[in-house]
This record gives sequence, C-alpha cells and structure tokens, in this order.
Amino acid sequence: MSSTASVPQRRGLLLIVSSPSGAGKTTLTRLLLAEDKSMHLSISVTTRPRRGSEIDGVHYRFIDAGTFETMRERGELLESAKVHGNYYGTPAGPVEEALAAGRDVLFDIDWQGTMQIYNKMRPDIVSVFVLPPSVAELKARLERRAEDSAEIILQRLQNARVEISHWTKYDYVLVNTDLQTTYAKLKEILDVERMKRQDKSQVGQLVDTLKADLDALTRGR
Ligand SMILES: Nc1nc2c(ncn2[C@@H]2O[C@H](COP(=O)(O)OP(=O)(O)O)[C@@H](O)[C@H]2O)c(=O)[nH]1
Ligand SMILES: Nc1ncnc2c1ncn2[C@@H]1O[C@H](COP(=O)(O)OP(=O)(O)O)[C@@H](O)[C@H]1O
Repeated sequence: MSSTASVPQRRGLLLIVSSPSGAGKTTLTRLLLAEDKSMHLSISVTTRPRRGSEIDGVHYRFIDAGTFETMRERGELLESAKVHGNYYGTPAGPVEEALAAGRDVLFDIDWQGTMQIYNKMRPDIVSVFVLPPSVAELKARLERRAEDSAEIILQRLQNARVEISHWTKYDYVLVNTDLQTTYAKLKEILDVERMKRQDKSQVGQLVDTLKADLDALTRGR
C-alpha cells in the first residue's frame, strides 16, 4: 500500500530589496508584486515630497515631520532612517498582520532599515542588494526616470558612494544590467528561500510511511 503526504507548509519570510537610488529596486519589486499576488508590500511612511507619478497610500504614505515623530515615539515603526535628507519608516502593524496570516512581506528600504530589522527577525529575512552596472548608467536611469531635479539627482549620486559600500551585509547581490535577467534571478532567490523554509514536520511522516511501505514490499525477498 503506498501513501502520499500533503504539500508541506512554511512560515512567512521578509524579502528586503535595497539599492542606491536609480539602480532599479522599485521596478523589480513592482514586477514581483504584479506577478505574485501572495506577496504583501510594506508601504513606508515618508516625509519626502510626493513625486508626480506617486499615489499616497500606494507608493508611500506621505506624512509631515510631526506625524513621523509621533509614530516613532509611540513605537509604531518597525524601523526608521533618514535618507537623502528625508525620514522614512516601516509601520509595524501591517507587517505583523501579514506575517501572522502566513504571507511573505516585501520591503523596499535602505541599509540602515535593513540592519534594524536584522536585529529583530534575522532568521526570517532574505536580503538582496541591487547594484547598477556603471555610474554612467545609474545617472542615465535617474535622468530617464525624470522625477527629480538635477540637484536632487546629484545628491542621490553623492549618497550612492556610501550606500553601495553596504552590499556586504546582504544575502544576495544582483547587478541590474538587463531588467528581465535580473528579475528572473530575483524570482529564483525567492523560490529557493521559500523552499528552504518549508515546514519539514510532514516530511518526517512521509519518510516513515515510505520506509514502512519499502519494508512491506521487500520483506521476505
Ligand atoms: N530605512 C528605510 N528606508 C526606506 C524606507 N522606504 C524607502 N526607503 C529608502 O529610501 C531611499 C529613497 O527612496 P525614494 O525616495 O523612494 O527614492 P528612490 O530610491 O530614488 O526611488 C531608498 O534607498 C529606499 O529604499 C523605509 O521605510 N525605511
Ligand atoms: N535593467 C534596467 N535597464 C534599464 N533601465 C532600467 C533598468 N532597471 C530599471 N530601469 C529604469 O531606471 C529608472 C530607475 O529605476 P527605479 O526602479 O525607479 O530605481 P530605484 O527604485 O532603485 O530608485 C526607471 O526609469 C526604470 O524604468
């Protein structure tokens, strides 16, 4: 008599994608979200002014500095940091709810925020750092995106020097030359890391059943 086991379950993971401004992390994470409906995006709060193409509550929750400070003081932020002169933070509530519901959560945050979340939930984190293929391409992407002034672009390029030095803290590094190739690699990382976290308790039961069936099949032969 043969037996089968149901598909093993696993606990939710936190996928963090970081990069210097313009390397492509937003494009990559949006592709992933469009394809993988089970993934929950952590929507950050920020004091940065909204860009023309951004929607409040979809890309960020745009708040003033006072509201940000109140949220931080009340412990409502899982992590927070000052980046390019503005404050950014991850509201803790939605992340906790999504993880409790067994969903994976995607974060587009910088290295400072990544370090803070590492301290709290390292085993559940998968971190990916995205690098541009060259400085010329990074600058061209920031200019092509056409969302920021020349001054803001220069500031982001100046900050990129420090940001890229933190690549060593990440589990994976992707050089985003061709978008589709990089996206395919990001999905592979997610697949493997999901597999690693599968609940193995049912595997033990399946192996016991297989052993018993093998004994029965081969007994006396
Ligand atoms: N620590 C932290 N960083 C964030 C958060 N949200 C966004 N960031 C980072 O802030 C930086 C600036 O983001 P943004 O203003 O959207 O500019 P972009 O990187 O040019 O698209 C990026 O490195 C983001 O990953 C957050 O909640 N916490
Ligand atoms: N591999 C790529 N090749 C060419 N352009 C890209 C690539 N990845 C992203 N882009 C473009 O570069 C610009 C910056 O990408 P974005 O995702 O906004 O970067 P980030 O979120 O890291 O600041 C966007 O206009 C995007 O369409």
